Amino acid sequence: MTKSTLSDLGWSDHFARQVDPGAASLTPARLTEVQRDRLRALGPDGAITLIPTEPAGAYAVGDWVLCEDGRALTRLAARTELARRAAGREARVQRIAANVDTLGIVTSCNADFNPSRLERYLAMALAADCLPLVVLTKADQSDTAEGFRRQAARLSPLVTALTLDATDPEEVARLHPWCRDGQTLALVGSSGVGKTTLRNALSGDAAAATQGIRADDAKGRHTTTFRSLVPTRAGGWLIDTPGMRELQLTEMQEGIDEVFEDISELAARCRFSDCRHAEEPGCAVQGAIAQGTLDPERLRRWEKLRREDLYNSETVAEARARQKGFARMVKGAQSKGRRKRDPNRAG
Ligand SMILES: Nc1nc2c(ncn2[C@@H]2O[C@H](COP(=O)(O)OP(=O)(O)OP(=O)(O)O)[C@@H](O)[C@H]2O)c(=O)[nH]1
Ligand SMILES: [Zn+2]
Repeated sequence: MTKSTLSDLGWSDHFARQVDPGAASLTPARLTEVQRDRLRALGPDGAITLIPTEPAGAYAVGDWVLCEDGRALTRLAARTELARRAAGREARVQRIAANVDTLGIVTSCNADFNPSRLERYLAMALAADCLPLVVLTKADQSDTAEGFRRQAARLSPLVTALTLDATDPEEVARLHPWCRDGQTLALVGSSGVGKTTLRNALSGDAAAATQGIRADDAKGRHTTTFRSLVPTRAGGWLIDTPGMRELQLTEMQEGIDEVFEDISELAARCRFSDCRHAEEPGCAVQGAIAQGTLDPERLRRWEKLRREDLYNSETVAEARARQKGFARMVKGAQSKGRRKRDPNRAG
């Protein structure tokens, strides 16, 4: 694959609107790989290497940039954005992937199936503005695949769930509608559920033609690159990065509220606005449990997810405040230093 139109690459009005007339001569390109000192991208003329003009952390695989003379001059605002709380004590939000249309949540028709984990991924998909798709693999090894599918579909009206045998390419082709015509799909899920098997079936020869290609780096050396944005047979894209595989919740209150819309609606009808849905009189949530219309396990999972999100969001907010304070301190020290060196200024 050498040439693609911009729309093959996923370009849309959302991005076109961000290009001001003065920048019309800049070439759009979509990032396939983000490294510390360089970016790999696909543009209308094929694979290119770009020099970043922002710190590497500002970019994510799937982003669109406008480039000129081998430099990524402008990064366009993403339509959807998957992020996570970065590892380490300094909690930071790290962008994992941008412009993912559908988040494929992969689990298997066996002990891996876990409603609580699915809800977590659903909240993540909705917070990122991605369409959630639950892919239940190993249907060929289960007598109750349809039961698992129904359980998954019941988690939220926004979910599409389907079962398949990931080792059968014909069955995997049922995922093509989510990764054709410039559409981008990303896969998340535990180890061993079949993500690599799906990736291989979805990408097939299309990927073999562009993966591990030799590209010239900035110094003219040949390097072999492995793309994180992989073309699919169906004419779309698959994002597969190591980061995708370790996603954690952060600041996704909105996504949680959407997945647990039933509980949010009940909570709005509790007598007390600060109801903790425990033993308060007039609690609509406990009322629904008593009537058998709400599964108490679901309430438990909602509470756990909210606590976890609150904890993650707080540490991220604290770290941001610390960073700001530190930046002010450094600035203060610098201007003091300047005043000392400048004899014409009172200090
Ligand atoms: N029978 C059957 N086997 C499957 C299916 N999906 C995956 N497998 C097998 O399960 C094993 C693990 O699949 P992988 O594709 O490596 O799983 P993964 O999610 O990529 O795992 P990690 O690379 O550890 O994240 C392989 O031996 C697959 O052949 C399925 O639908 N049916
Ligand atoms: Zn209540």
